[in-house]
Amino acid sequence: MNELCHIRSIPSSCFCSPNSKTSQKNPRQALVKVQANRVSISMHNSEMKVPHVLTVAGSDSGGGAGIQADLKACAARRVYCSTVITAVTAQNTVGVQGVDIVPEEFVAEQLRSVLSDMHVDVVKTGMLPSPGIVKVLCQSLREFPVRALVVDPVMVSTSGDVLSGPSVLAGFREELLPLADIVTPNIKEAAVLLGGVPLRSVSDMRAAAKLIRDMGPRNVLVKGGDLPDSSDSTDVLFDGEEFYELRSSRVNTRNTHGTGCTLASCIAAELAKGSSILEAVRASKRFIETALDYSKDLVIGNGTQGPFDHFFALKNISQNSTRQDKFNPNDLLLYAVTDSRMNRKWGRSILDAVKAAIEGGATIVQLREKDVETQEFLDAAKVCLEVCHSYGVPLIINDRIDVALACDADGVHVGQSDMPAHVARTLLGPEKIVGVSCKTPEQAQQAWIDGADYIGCGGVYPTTTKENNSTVGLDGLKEVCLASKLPVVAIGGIGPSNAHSIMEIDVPNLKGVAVVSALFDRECILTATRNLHSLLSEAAKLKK
Ligand SMILES: Nc1ncnc2c1ncn2[C@@H]1O[C@H](COP(=O)(O)OP(=O)(O)OP(=O)(O)O)[C@@H](O)[C@H]1O
Ligand SMILES: Cc1ncc(CO)c(N)n1
Ligand SMILES: [Mg+2]
Repeated sequence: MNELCHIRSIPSSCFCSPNSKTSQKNPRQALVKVQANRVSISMHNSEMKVPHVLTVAGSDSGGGAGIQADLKACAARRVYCSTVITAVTAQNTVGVQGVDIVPEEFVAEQLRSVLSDMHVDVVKTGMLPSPGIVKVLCQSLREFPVRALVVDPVMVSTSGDVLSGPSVLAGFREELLPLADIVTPNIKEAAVLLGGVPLRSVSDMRAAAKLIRDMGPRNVLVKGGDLPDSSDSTDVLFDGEEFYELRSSRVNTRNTHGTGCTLASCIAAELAKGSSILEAVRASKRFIETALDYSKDLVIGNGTQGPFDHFFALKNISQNSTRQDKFNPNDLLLYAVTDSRMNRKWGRSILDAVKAAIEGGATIVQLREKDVETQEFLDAAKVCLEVCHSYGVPLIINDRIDVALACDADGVHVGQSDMPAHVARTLLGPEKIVGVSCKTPEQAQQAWIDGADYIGCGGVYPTTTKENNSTVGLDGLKEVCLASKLPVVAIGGIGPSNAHSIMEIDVPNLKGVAVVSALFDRECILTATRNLHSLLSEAAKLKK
């Protein structure tokens, strides 16, 4: 793949004369045409070109392989995926119960719809169940050339059911494979392509790769997922000159249904983004290995071959089971914020301090460890998170988004000069809690725009925990609360002697107080927290 590959030959049927109906309806196409005449296709400043894979494959009703796997794989690799469906299968984790082949004319029509309208970078093929379908596909590829073609020569499902019979072999060998940039047979498919001799070892796979390359594809990847008695999972890539043995550990799981489709789609997606074949194959193999590992214990269906989870990268967002998933503003009632200097002064570990605060009734905890080494901070965060979750209390990390991500904390709290809240939101995803320190109504408004969940307003009173921190006082706090669309927690110099004056401020979104010294700079954190909690609970009751 070189840079010039981005300049694709555009089929003339895409473009119409300036007076034609299409160009009137869609001014963007006319613009593309003018630019295409000047050799390069560039988009308007505000337009984003999305890498695009078209998959030509069968539907798997069980959702694990075929079109469904292709869509998930491309989405997981952040590539757009359009679909031409060649067959509808009735399939589950037990096997294939039925196959309904789409008539070749209608496959041709789907191909025309997509390829005449959309800029497709890479075509990936899966189940091609009839010689007629192979033929119309090859015709379309000649009419609408794309940058790369990935052929997964799907023939037999892992359950042993035939997905496309020997009648397609001639079309594969004579027409399709010579157009392919890469073909990805598993060991059984490699054997079928070569006339039936079974593959039993990596050296058989190398020999097969060489023979299949003689059929015309530029690269051959023989997949070893089904190689018997193998402790690792080795695939062999042959580019005509070099053999590459790509190894990964074999994940011990039943959930390998759809690995072949996913691997081919991933390769297509990486090629669409501009990777070389070797880079694309390596990245895709890594993706499969990680996905299988994350999904090894999934239980979907009663059969012997289950599907796996393509979106393991979203795991942090979706599997926070011990805490109620949505942020509850009432958790801000007693917000305990740790301080490493105070813990050192009293000879306590972060964990002991957090435990005591939770037992005393803290409703949310923030680790604010300004002068602790990263590794120590992360280790502490992990154990604190366990304790917090066992009590159903959210744990927030001050400032350090990396630490929050690494330990899967419930959220982060950022100041005005830390990572901007909208960046924190993007990095952490939609479900995590993002809090922002604000002193002014403008900052409160910005926090809301940035997608924060709450704001911390202060310092309300002078404090020793933060140097050079100007105070906003009760009036400033009230002003910010009135301007804020988000719930507010007051912070700065707050303790049992003044907490009631804060809770008396008559604004519904002022939810509680955040406290450092009044909890952690005390001989007994448990007692200090308990006292403050009962005072705040009373005040909150009166507020209602
Ligand atoms: N248990 C496993 N652990 C790690 N990698 C695996 C495992 N099973 C398969 N793979 C990998 O997944 C990819 C697909 O391999 P496989 O040989 O299973 O394809 P396939 O038989 O076409 O897939 P399908 O099950 O979708 O028909 C290869 O990269 C292979 O090495
Ligand atoms: C539709 C379909 N395509 C491909 C495979 C191969 O895994 C399958 N089982 N089903
Ligand atoms: Mg397999």
